[in-house]
Amino acid sequence: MSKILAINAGSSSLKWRLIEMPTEKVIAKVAAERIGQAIGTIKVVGNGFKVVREMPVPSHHEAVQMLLKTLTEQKIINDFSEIGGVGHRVVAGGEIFHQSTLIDEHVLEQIESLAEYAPLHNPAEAEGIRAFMAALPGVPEVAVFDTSFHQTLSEVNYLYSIPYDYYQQYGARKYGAHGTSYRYVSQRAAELVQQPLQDLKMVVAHLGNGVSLDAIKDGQSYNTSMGFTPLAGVTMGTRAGDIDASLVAHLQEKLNLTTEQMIDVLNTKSGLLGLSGVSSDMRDLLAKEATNHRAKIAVEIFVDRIVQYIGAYVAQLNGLDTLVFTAGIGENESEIRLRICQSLGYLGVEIDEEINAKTRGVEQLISTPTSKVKVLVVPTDEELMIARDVVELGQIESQDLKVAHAQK
Ligand SMILES: Nc1ncnc2c1ncn2[C@@H]1O[C@H](COP(=O)(O)OP(=O)(O)O)[C@@H](O)[C@H]1O
Ligand SMILES: CC(=O)OP(=O)(O)O
Ligand SMILES: [Mg+2]
Repeated sequence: MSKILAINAGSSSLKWRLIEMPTEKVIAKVAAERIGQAIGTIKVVGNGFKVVREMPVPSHHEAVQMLLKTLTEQKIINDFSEIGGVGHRVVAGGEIFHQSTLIDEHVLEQIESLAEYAPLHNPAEAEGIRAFMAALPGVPEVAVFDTSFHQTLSEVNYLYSIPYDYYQQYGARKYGAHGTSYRYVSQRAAELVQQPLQDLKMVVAHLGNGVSLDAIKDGQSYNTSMGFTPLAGVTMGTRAGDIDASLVAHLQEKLNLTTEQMIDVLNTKSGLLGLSGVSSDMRDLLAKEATNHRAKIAVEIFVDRIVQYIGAYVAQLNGLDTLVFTAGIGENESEIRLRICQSLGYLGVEIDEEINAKTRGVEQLISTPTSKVKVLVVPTDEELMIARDVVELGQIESQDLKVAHAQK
């Protein structure tokens, strides 16, 4: 039996779980949410206790330090030696990493070198890895990449229509993100509808602070809405999603910004926040949309872009059997699910409004028995997938070591 720490640094949150393996029993879980906003939330849930505190969490760095303190302060563990392995979500693996990987200094440097492939994620994740390597020397650390699940995209779906050389020379292609979430959610959804995943035409809508959609065919990722970085695709909390590249150059000149500053505007000041001027958080926008026009239009655009992508993916999949909602908004905001599904009536999507309205953070079929498409809510569990990969790689490593010792 081993205790594995699984760490998931999202753009607005840091979530971790201490999981006993192989039983997969959750010993404790912590979420630091609304990182970088005026007031954040820290939730710690363990065996017999729950602590919720409202306080500013200025950055991921502070969140990691709080995490390390919480482990011993709350007596979740007596000391760090109890931890058998640590798994870290890393958003971008580029063309370097195709699967989960044991981390050493070289691997960590490669993760850092991919900062431009996920500017809101990789630098914070690399910093978290460094902090853990220092606090827990000798404990295996594993990187689990969001991009791994999208290795199955064909050239048709991952190439941009730019000179082909740029792909070969500079890795200019679509990599996608949220892959660990899609891996878990697609498997779980197939189990819930009791059909082999291989046979399903599925779209998963991962609606968090970062938002993306994935078309799943033959049990694999077929197409996905994020691109070279997690900036592409639909409207997100603070990210613009798809935009005409010429407008970016035009605005950069008008605003007299460097390229880096311009990309930062598109990553951190756009999306729901930029449109509404109110908040990046869907909870705040839904509370204000009745009285604030910009909040209302932001929510409408959010729903519209998702509906457009679902339509495109249904065309590419040549049909749709299963639609799944996951992540912060997908799991908790029934109103957004309802509005999206109401625009999909042409596909024969029908949801049970009463069941939908009651569903929050739990697995649930929300379509009616006569709906042509099964619509589900499946809370994502990136941390469980991370813990499983840590165990798998840990075993590979110990087997390798045994072989190495035997050969000596
Ligand atoms: N009850 C809720 N709890 C958490 N997030 C929620 C809730 N309702 C809506 N949300 C939305 O989900 C977003 C966070 O999603 P999440 O998947 O946790 O984020 P991240 O992208 O940081 O991993 C928030 O910005 C907010 O818009
Ligand atoms: C890739 C990405 O946007 O992740 P998250 O939604 O966790 O911020
Ligand atoms: Mg997330």
